[in-house]
Amino acid sequence: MSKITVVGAGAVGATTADNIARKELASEVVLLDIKEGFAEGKALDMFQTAAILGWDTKLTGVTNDYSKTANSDVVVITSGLPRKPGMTREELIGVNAGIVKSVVDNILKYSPDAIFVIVSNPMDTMTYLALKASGLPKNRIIGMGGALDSARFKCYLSLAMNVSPNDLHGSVIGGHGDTTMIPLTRLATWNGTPVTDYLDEATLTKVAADTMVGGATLTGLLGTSAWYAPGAASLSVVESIIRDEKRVIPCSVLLEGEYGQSDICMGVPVVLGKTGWEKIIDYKLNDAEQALFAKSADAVRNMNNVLSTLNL
Ligand SMILES: NC(=O)C1=CN([C@@H]2O[C@H](COP(=O)(O)OP(=O)(O)OC[C@H]3O[C@@H](n4cnc5c(N)ncnc54)[C@H](O)[C@@H]3O)[C@@H](O)[C@H]2O)C=CC1
Ligand SMILES: O=C([O-])CC(=O)C(=O)O
Repeated sequence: MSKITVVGAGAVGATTADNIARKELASEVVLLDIKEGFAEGKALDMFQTAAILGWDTKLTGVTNDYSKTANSDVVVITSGLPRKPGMTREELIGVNAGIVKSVVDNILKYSPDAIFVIVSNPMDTMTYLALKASGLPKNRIIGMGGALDSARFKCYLSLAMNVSPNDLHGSVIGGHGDTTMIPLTRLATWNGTPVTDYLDEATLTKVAADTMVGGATLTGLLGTSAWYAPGAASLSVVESIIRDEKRVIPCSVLLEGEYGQSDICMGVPVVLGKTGWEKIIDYKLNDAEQALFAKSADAVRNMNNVLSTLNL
């Protein structure tokens, strides 16, 4: 059985760890936070649901003690500031880059073979930073954003069509930003039939627009960013890796010519299995979609360029 570490015991990290523990994905889950006693408290509270909900996963909370994370198979990084209403994810780079870099360095000391799932924002740039800082093979660095954005896309499609989200397929690729996401409405299907058969152009445009600002909408409602869907989306990525499910999930990974881009991490559909991301699927974008992808890449690259101005 496997060991999974979740760094950051805040809203997203705790929800992710809780989901992983309940599903008994690993024999051991470690939750780590820098705030004294916080991860210990969250882990104990969660473990007290075990006898009620019927799960049995060894769950440990630790304050910044990386020795307890040793030999993790998968590490999920959620540490860092969330945005407040009115902010963009990109504004978090100054604080979060330093946090993500130090966490990656610390994890590698004890888990040199781990696969990393990066959640902290701005996620595409934090994924790129984790890749560069770790020097790990590209397949072991995976940014989580597309799993969440695609779930939101299906949520808004299901509301517009009044159908079950479980009968919908749809992907959001590109950057994980309010203006950089690309919901692929042309390729979305309901039980194998195109959603474009059921929704008019104006409704599809609104579904796509709502999806793109899905995180901002929740931040406005909650006063901080979301956690239930982010925690579930993180679980889905970890589950496909740990169980070698080979699911196709849009994730932020290093592109080396795929989708016309290089030296950048961005959301594309990948096959996830026990070695990390195993393959990029080519959705054969049309010219308009390809142009959106190139524009999205420009914005992500601008953010990546900020990294060199920071004292990391
Ligand atoms: N990629 C995605 O789809 C999503 C990304 N996010 C991002 O995830 C991050 C976390 O969000 P929340 O959990 O809501 O925030 P939160 O504030 O509830 O939790 C963050 C936790 O990180 C901890 N932390 C800070 N520095 C640390 C360090 N050096 N080592 C270990 N722990 C440290 C804090 O003590 C805090 O408990 C944010 O950057 C947010 O923008 C949130 C939702 C979705
Ligand atoms: O909106 C945010 O800042 C958090 C996030 O990435 C999301 O929920 O999509």
